[in-house]
Amino acid sequence: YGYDDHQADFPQLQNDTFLRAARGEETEHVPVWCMRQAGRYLPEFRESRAGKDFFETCQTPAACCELTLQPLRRFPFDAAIIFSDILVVPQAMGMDVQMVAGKGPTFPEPLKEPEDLQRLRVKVDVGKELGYVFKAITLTRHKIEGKVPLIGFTGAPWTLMSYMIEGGGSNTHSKAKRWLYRHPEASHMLLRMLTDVIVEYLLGQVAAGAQALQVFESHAGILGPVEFKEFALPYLRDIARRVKDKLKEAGQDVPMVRDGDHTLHAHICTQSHRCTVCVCVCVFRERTGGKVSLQGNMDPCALYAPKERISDIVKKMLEGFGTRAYIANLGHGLYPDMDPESVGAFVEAVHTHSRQMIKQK
Ligand SMILES: Cc1c2[nH]c(c1CCC(=O)O)Cc1[nH]c(c(CCC(=O)O)c1C)Cc1[nH]c(c(CCC(=O)O)c1C)Cc1[nH]c(c(CCC(=O)O)c1C)C2
Repeated sequence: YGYDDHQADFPQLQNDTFLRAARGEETEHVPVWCMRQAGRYLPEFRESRAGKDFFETCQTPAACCELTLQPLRRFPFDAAIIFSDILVVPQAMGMDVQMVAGKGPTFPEPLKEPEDLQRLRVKVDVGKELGYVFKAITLTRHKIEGKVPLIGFTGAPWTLMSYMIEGGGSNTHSKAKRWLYRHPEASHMLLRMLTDVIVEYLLGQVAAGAQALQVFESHAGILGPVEFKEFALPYLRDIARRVKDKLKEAGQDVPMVRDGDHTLHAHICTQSHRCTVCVCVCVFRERTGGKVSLQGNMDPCALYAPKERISDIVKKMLEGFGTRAYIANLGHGLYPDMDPESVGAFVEAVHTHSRQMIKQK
């Protein structure tokens, strides 16, 4: 991808608690970050984004870098996630996606019938179509000055497929699910196309400087276990295997975080018997040796509670997950009406309680 030459001169990583927890190693405190930590709950975010088109912002590396760094200036998060969106992948495949204020992402011409697959690029030049994300990652990795690792991410095939067919957010996802029941072969074809692009995209992000990867399967929960096993899980596994194999060849060890809701968790639990901690929303990381690290999953609405109550809730969560091989996070993204001070209280509670628990071991 032509970004490898940057790797050598990235600043030295100072806080590797997130990476060590992801590998299942001991840490001094439980690392913590928040989904949507760059977001509208921060006045500086609203100011930077004001009057600018969402995807144009995504395509501007300096803006992505600034938005990624903003939450780190306020809170001692243990990881950063690059500012972007999962829907840049359907764009790279040739679809038009717009961010409509008050409505969310919108596809003016969603996929309706299998013939519509012909509208997608047959061979996606990932470096050309998504090079702006790689540039944003490289720039941010420099500007973060080694404070914390930088997470790259993608949407998972099923979640992206459902957006491409629904044309935006949906309550029933009936259009996308209609494809699964009515056009299973075309569905698998689309899922394979997405998988191929996603593998290249994730590898490109690592080459550009991403130190961990997260695959968002946000719509796992709308599939029943049988559909999940046919249309989601095989592609998640294929992505993990292909990305890991390639990285191994290059001698790189990059944690991959697999996300989904409690249903995904339940699916995986019954599948693999590798999950020893039973939690609701969590992120599941496959690793050799049959061990996993977990990430999650405080209810973001708990941040509406007073500070002392947040601290109690965090303490109970830490007691449930344990302090090893665990990354504290929320079960969903932060909402725009949340008080930044409560986010600070959450981060502090994770650090303080976990330090104490680890010392007492
Ligand atoms: C800040 C933001 C993002 N996307 C959207 C916004 C809000 C719009 C704005 O602030 O202008 C619209 C935006 N983008 C999307 C939605 C959901 C639409 C819907 O289904 O109704 C919205 C409102 C689609 C999307 N986008 C994402 C997911 C997966 C995670 C999840 O389940 O929430 C999904 C499903 C991932 C995402 N999206 C984003 C990030 C990076 C920032 C960070 O986390 O700090 C990430 C990781 C950035």
